Amino acid sequence: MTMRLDYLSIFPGYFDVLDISLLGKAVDNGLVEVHAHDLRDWTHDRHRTVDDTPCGGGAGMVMKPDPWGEAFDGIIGIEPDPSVHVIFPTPSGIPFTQSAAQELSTVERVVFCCGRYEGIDHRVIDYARTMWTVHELSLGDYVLNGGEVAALAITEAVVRLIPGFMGNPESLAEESFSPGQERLLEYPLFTRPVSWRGMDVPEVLMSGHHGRIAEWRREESLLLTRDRRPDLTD
Ligand SMILES: CN1CCCC[C@@H]1Cn1ccc2ccc(-c3n[nH]c(N)c3C#N)cc21
Repeated sequence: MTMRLDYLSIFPGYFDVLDISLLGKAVDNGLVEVHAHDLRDWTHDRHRTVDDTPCGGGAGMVMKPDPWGEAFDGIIGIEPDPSVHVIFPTPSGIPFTQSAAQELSTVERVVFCCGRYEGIDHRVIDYARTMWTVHELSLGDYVLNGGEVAALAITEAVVRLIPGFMGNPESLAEESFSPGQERLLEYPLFTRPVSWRGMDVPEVLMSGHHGRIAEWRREESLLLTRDRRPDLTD
């Protein structure tokens, strides 16, 4: 299966980065195809205007619905299709999680709608919900200037789960937040040299005793999780 990823943004250059690293490899081997679009290509005035003042007053500007609607018509089409997943990154969205990444890694088409300014006219989201499967997702409880960085983060989390993307799929199963894994943070990692600036790799990891190593790693994960993410231990 090839996953098609579309990105609608006034800064489509953000997505040039998808041509490099592992994701670039996924594009080369046909696992994903990436299309970035400039929302301003669907404006018709000299200034290629995409924003206007908020109805009801308030600070900042709101993204006009017209360019979004015309871009949807051109990029996705005018017929409803629930197999198309449209993602609106937004601070008011549902927290994006590994399980959401897992679910999205099985779909064939994802369209990211990257807002800017104060956000997108809500009727755009309401319209999209009549046509496609819509996800309003948040990366976390902090404020970004737009949806592009979130779209990149969600893309990486999703694409790495596509069968055939990772050389060693077993490694995915052991990661934090993977299905079946207890919700534990990953234990501390070490590699050679064994001694570095007066600090040594924990002896147990050099013992070759797999049982003791597994026990040490689990204990470290439990301690770390209890300390940093008590919410995961509920
Ligand atoms: C600053 N400015 C006025 C306050 C409201 C947000 C706005 C900026 N902005 C516009 C579109 C847009 C999309 C996502 C996000 C975003 N922020 N934090 C997250 N976890 C995000 C996600 N995912 C921010 C966005």
